Amino acid sequence: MAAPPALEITGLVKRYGTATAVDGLSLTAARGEVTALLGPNGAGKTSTIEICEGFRSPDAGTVRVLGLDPRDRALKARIGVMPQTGGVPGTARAGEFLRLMAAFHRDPLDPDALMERLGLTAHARTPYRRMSGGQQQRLSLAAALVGRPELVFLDEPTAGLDPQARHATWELVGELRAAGVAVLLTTHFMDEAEQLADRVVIVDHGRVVAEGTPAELTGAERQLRFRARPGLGLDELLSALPVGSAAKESPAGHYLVEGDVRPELLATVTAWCAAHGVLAEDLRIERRTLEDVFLELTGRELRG
Ligand SMILES: Nc1ncnc2c1ncn2[C@@H]1O[C@H](COP(=O)(O)OP(=O)(O)OP(=O)(O)O)[C@@H](O)[C@H]1O
Repeated sequence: MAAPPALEITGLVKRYGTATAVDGLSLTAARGEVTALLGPNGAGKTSTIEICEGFRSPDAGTVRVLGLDPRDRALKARIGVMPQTGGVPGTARAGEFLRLMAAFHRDPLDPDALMERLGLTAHARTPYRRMSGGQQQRLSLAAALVGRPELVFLDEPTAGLDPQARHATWELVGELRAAGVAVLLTTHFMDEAEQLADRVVIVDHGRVVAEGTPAELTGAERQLRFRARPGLGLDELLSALPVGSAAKESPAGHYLVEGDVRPELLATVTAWCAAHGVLAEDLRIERRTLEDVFLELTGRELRG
């Protein structure tokens, strides 16, 4: 029989009092893939992850982690958890803590090598509460990985990290994936999702509003952008563009033309600019980004 998916969530509901944080969410995460959960603040990502980790109970729906109930004790040794904050006692020294975590597992990674990879060697004797936010985060990532888990949950693993630590984290996640580990991560960084994720799941108001590979979500569509003086009337331009095109100014002085971006459309725009004495600065044709898709679907910036 084929191994069950790393994670299978069906119709998950979580309420806090009268507020519904997760509202019928379904998703599947495959082994050997990185799945990124994207969503505005309060979309229900952490609640979902904490249910999968067995820390919270759902009000409805089913969750299967490596084919088991999230509260099954057999999972402890098979999953890795990096919470958004905490998870390490304040007085624990980094090196000792990681060695202790390693001792719980049958075939752990070498704790010293892992600390070296994450730039923690110099802080091995520092108690957790005296470490900087970024160091604490890296220790909590190391603790999630030291047992060679089959599935890891990373809740905003690179929030607040400097670029070097971010890249070290990305590299580690890439290696986990190559080793067949399933990774479920939440992030507020689009570049992180685009770089790391095989599949992106966009969540809003506790539901999945879109999912697919980054390429599927952004599609083949192109758009044309330029900067010019604010307040140009766009009606005349719109009437010259092919049916189905759109043109808007947002924010002031930044213009966006969407539609079937062909050479003819570019010629129409530049001809209109010439006729109106407009020098289109930074004129460029680009593909939609995940950020654009996210904004369209949720009406909000990712880093709200
Ligand atoms: N223990 C709790 N008691 C009451 N309400 C809660 C609790 N935990 C979360 N919530 C609420 O549930 C909703 C979803 O929160 P959750 O933390 O799951 O969202 P999130 O997508 O992870 O957000 P963020 O990106 O800000 O971390 C929010 O409105 C939050 O205020």
